[in-house]
Amino acid sequence: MTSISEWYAGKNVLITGATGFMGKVLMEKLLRSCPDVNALYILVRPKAGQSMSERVQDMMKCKLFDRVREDNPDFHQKIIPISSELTQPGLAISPEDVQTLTSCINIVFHCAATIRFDEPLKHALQLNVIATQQLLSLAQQMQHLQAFIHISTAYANCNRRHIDEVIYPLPVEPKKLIDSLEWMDDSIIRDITPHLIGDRPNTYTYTKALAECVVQQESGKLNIGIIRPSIVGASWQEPFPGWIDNFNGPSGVFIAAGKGILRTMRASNDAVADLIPVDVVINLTLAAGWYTAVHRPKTALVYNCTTGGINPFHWGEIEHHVMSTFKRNPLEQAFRRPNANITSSYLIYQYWILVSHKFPALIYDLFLRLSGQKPQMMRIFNRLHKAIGLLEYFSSQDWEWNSDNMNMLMSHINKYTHCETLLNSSL
Ligand SMILES: CCCCCCCCCCCCCCCCCCCC(=O)SCCNC(=O)CCNC(=O)[C@H](O)C(C)(C)COP(=O)(O)OP(=O)(O)OC[C@H]1O[C@@H](n2cnc3c(N)ncnc32)[C@H](O)[C@@H]1OP(=O)(O)O
Ligand SMILES: NC(=O)C1=CN([C@@H]2O[C@H](COP(=O)(O)OP(=O)(O)OC[C@H]3O[C@@H](n4cnc5c(N)ncnc54)[C@H](OP(=O)(O)O)[C@@H]3O)[C@@H](O)[C@H]2O)C=CC1
Repeated sequence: MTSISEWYAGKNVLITGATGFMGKVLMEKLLRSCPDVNALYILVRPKAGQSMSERVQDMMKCKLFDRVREDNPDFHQKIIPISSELTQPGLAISPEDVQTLTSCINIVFHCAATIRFDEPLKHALQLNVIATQQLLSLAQQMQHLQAFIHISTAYANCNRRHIDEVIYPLPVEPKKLIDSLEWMDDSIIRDITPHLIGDRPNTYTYTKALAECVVQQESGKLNIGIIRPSIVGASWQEPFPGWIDNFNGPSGVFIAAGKGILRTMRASNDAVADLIPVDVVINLTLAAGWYTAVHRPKTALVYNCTTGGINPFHWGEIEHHVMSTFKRNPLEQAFRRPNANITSSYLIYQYWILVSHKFPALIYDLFLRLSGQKPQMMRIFNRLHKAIGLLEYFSSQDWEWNSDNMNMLMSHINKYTHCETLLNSSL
């Protein structure tokens, strides 16, 4: 049997969300560990005044690609950007590009999504569900497609305590929902959103669950794999430790605590903090692509890509490590000396918000006003409170994920393949 790296040799890979956090790490790993991959086709949109090509050129300068650049200074030749806006009909891909993709792609990795917790339902549905549906219908036309890997989230079914590696049905049929929301006024959609998302905390987890159902329903004869990572953090080892490019989830909280701004947050000391490094997730994703193409499972296999069942870590321990790290390595230009605590009590939380956040912010803003500057601290705290309010659902409770498929994949790889290079960090 060939190694994973050998399997990717000569393959044409299509990646959505390549400019995002996970997409970039996926590209880097493919280019570095599977140097004989034929080409990476990436769907990219113009953004913030930059054309598609300018964005891709900028991205390739990123430090993340240093090791790839050292090995192959011409690595950019393997990256083929395709202009696409995923919220548009037909994903706004030109007929010529559709022709190219349908004739050459061997494997699809669908990473693109809106991961914002405050996204209006219509937009989250458009990107996370309808774009997935459209990508699947494009995939159905691909003549040499061997696998379609969809990136979901371990929290798609966070309304359950125990989560198996199965696709759970939803009370509302995704297609009916898509049809109904199409003609509804934005204000009506806003009003019915809480009823639709039910016991999920936000439109993100709800639309990711809908997307899984769509993947199942529209998969036809495709070989499908669904990856459900938990909270994806900075790289553990590859291409170097500690790479991250965003303030999502806990990383923003850590920085705000290190700057001495955040002093309190609602979280349970004993709840499992299911963090997983991005390089581990990407290694599993690439292995799942290989497994799906080679073993062609009859139904879509779901991989709960989580750590709590293998190596549990708790928010209380994180608080301890984060605070001691910042005391040893203080950040520059901190607002105050870092000193943050988590609490599960609503009253204690409100007390510290008042005493440690709002009161110092008022004093500081008063000082700014008196010295002729624009007050800003209260505004910063209001945004911070909104952000931590959206995160506390996830830091205050526990989930138990069954990871049999992930373990099966790992043991299978250990047994039959020589994949030290590709999977050295995840196994
Ligand atoms: C007490 C100390 C110890 C701590 C221990 C305890 C920690 C507990 C942490 C618990 C975290 C639990 C998290 C669980 C999440 C699980 C979910 C499942 C995982 C997934 O499937 S996907 C990833 C999850 N998605 C997210 O995390 C996105 C959440 N974010 C949002 O929805 C929005 O960002 C938010 C919060 C609504 C804010 O929106 P907005 O106000 O519009 O701000 P922007 O995001 O647009 O950012 C504006 C601007 O500010 C920069 N920024 C953001 N944060 C920081 C920061 N901390 N420091 C500095 N700058 C920051 C951001 O980059 C933007 O800059 P631009 O230049 O791009 O404009
Ligand atoms: N980060 C995490 O902790 C976790 C993430 N996931 C899942 O992993 C996947 C990747 O997440 P992550 O990399 O963190 O997310 P990012 O927000 O970093 O990246 C999102 C990507 O989607 C693209 N995208 C968004 N909107 C559009 C659009 N309208 N048209 C074209 N492309 C678009 C973005 O492109 P652009 O640069 O143009 O905006 C970007 O490349 C998602 O499916 C997410 O649900 C799952 C669990 C945890």
